[in-house]
Amino acid sequence: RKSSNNNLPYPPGPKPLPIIGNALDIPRDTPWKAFAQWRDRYGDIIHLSALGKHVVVINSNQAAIDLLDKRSANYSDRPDIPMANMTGWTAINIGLIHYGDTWRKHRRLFHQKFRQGMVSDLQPLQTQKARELLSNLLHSPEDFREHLRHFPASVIMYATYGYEIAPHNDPIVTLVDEASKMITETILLGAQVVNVIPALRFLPDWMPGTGFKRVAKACQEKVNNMQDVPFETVKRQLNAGTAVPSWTTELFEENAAQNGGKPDEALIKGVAATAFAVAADTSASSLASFVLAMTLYPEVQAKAQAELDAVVGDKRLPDFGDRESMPYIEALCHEVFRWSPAVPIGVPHAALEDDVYNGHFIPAGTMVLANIWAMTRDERAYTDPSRFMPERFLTPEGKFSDDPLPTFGFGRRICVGRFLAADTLWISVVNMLATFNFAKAKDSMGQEIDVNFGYDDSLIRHLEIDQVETVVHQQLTKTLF
Ligand code: HEM
Repeated sequence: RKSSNNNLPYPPGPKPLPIIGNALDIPRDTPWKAFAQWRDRYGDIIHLSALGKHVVVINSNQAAIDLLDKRSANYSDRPDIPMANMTGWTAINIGLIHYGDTWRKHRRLFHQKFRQGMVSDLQPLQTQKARELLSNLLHSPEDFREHLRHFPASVIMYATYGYEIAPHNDPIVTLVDEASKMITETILLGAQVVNVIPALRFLPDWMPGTGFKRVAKACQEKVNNMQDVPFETVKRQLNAGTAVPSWTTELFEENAAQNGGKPDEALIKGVAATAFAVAADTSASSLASFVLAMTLYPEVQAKAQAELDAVVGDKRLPDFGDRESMPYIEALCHEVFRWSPAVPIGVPHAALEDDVYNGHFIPAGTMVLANIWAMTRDERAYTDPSRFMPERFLTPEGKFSDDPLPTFGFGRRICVGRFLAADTLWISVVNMLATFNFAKAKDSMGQEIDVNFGYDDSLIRHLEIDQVETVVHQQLTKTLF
């Protein structure tokens, strides 16, 4: 358990076997829960190793702040993830690009578009799309899961490409969904054996156990299409003079001006495709968690609706201008992000240099996983953490207290879309609460049926919920649509 370089121990963790280390200990299913359980045994920082690779799991917010925020110059790299490299996703996705100039170039573009002062430009679009969400819920409440996915997808697709997605089975959304699903299911450490033993990628394709190569190839095709199809459409429209102004057209113009009339198409394509892939799924996950919370905690829903009734009344729908006056709903949205983080194990960081933390050695190159799920469920930080309780983010005077959450990650790699994500959740939540009740479905005898729900195991987790009823809460909806 001692490192060879300086005789300091690695952080505690399960005992490694010779050569393969902890390769067999790395959990495949819900790793965030398994790692959280290990906390009782090994503490807030856990060390694993596999074939010379080091992995550190951080299970507490304080340790994540100490390392990933305060020492972010050292912990802002990303590790090589063999499946992500093999699918071509690393080359274009800012979230996986190594720390350095290329990452800075991508990050600058995202920051310019989605920083706090800029996202308000997208609020009229979000408001319009939130109203469409209400209309969809009204017309086919039984399809609420699909509508909740459609809403953030429609915002980001229009903002990025000026593209109006079809109400059902949109071909581009289907393409991106398929690609994202494949990617997020394969890049977690334990998801494919090659992620733990990278040398396996050099085995010939005919050898048993190399099925991951077929998965990577299929995924690569989808990654390419997902970049090319919407981008080529905008390019054609630009040439024909029919393009709707969008982030892609802005990037084209700006980048062409900077590069003597020749825009860096690979950069623009990658940035635009990444925006859709990371923004739509994460926000849809939070929206589904909101519906689950309202169904399980009707008293919270009633309180939020009372606040809306007092501030907005029942003659109009809420908009961003009402936000400051509704601290309970602000706290409720914050609680959704805490109660059910969409990216429970974050995106892995990597150490650039050797480091020592609390007497433990963390070698250069270590993959560092921030167990966001464990942090949001940490009893030392939150009383009764599995309970959905917006009040935890209100001061005794009833003001919203904006306590930073681990949900959006840490340091220089913190989620660059967090302000957009917060606006997306807020505008849809207020509009839905103003017009609908979410409740447990009832059986033929009028008895409530228990909600059936479960999250999957992927990097961005998806919620499946059943036995939820979407009931019109105010006549308002009927007059509006
Ligand atoms: C509920 C919504 C969202 C959640 C929970 C979420 C969470 C996260 C997390 C945990 C990370 C990794 C941070 C780290 O490495 O420490 C991340 C990165 C990122 N997020 Fe989000 N995100 C959300 C929405 C969005 C949206 C709407 C965008 C739109 C632009 C976005 C863009 C990104 C990008 C580009 C990165 C990579 C940053 C980098 O590596 O420099 N996210 N997000």
